[in-house]
Amino acid sequence: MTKHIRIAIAGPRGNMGTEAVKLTDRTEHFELCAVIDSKNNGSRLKDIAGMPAVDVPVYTDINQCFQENTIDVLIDLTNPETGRKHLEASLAHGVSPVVGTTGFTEADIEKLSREAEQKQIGVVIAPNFAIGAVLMMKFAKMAAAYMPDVEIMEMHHDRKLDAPSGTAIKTAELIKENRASRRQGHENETESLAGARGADIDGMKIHSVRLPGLVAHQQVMFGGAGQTLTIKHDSINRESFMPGVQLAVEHVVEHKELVYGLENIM
Ligand SMILES: NC(=O)C1=CN([C@@H]2O[C@H](COP(=O)(O)OP(=O)(O)OC[C@H]3O[C@@H](n4cnc5c(N)ncnc54)[C@H](OP(=O)(O)O)[C@@H]3O)[C@@H](O)[C@H]2O)C=CC1
Ligand SMILES: O=C(O)C1=N[C@H](C(=O)O)C[C@H](O)C1
Repeated sequence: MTKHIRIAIAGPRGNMGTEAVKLTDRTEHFELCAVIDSKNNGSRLKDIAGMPAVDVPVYTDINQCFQENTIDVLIDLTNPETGRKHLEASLAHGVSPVVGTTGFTEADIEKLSREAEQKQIGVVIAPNFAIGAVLMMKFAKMAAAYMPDVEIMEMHHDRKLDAPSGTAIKTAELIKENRASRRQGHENETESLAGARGADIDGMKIHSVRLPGLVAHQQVMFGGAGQTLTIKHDSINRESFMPGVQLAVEHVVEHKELVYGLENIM
């Protein structure tokens, strides 16, 4: 029998939060019990303009939400500062977080991993829930073993707060597992305009584009003698992330440690 899962969503009015509310509404074994919003405290979700007709309470205080409702999983789709507070509250209340919010540091993830292990609580942090994006990252890791010169170009809508994207950072981390650290480009190269060569992780370059009209896109481009290889993924809407969110929610209630990256549970 499929396990019934009681869920709270933080950031329900956002691009991702709105899709996550719809996901919980159409998924039989998911029950949305409450949402955590930056405003609208004390109202009902269905009464907020533009929200689906789902009748659950709205809280601005996550601790109050956890005190007044029995929640198995928190889906956090906010910003790093809020996400950090929400993760802390979740672990304190024994609620398993599924975190799509990006912008966490390596130190954040290591600390959370230790806490999750200590408290024996499942946590999933996934910089990208789109299955195609996870495959792009895996293929890039494979290619790096043979073509170590690589640059990452990530392109997002212009409302995005963090740069580079969580996906670009995760891609670089996966590539690092198959590529010896090396400086790329000409040894004497200079920038006449600061930032022209992009951000640097271990000698790899990351370039961030922000434009209206874009959703979430990434190209990982490898170069070798006389050839290039480009691995590309496009999310053309936020529905693309929802199968991954569902997978993470179903996983997190069955496990008692932190997982960073959907590739570890696919
Ligand atoms: N892992 C993945 O696959 C994906 C991850 N993301 C990440 O998810 C996050 C959200 O993205 P997106 O939906 O596009 O962003 P939005 O800006 O559209 O949504 C963020 C929402 O969080 C709300 N929020 C801010 N502070 C709080 C708070 N203290 N309590 C509750 N809610 C709060 C905002 O409310 P207000 O507007 O009032 O501030 C807003 O409604 C980002 O970090 C993004 O990078 C995005 C897409 C895919
Ligand atoms: O903010 C977004 O939109 C996205 N954020 C995530 C990231 O930072 O990688 C995932 C996806 O790229 C969309």
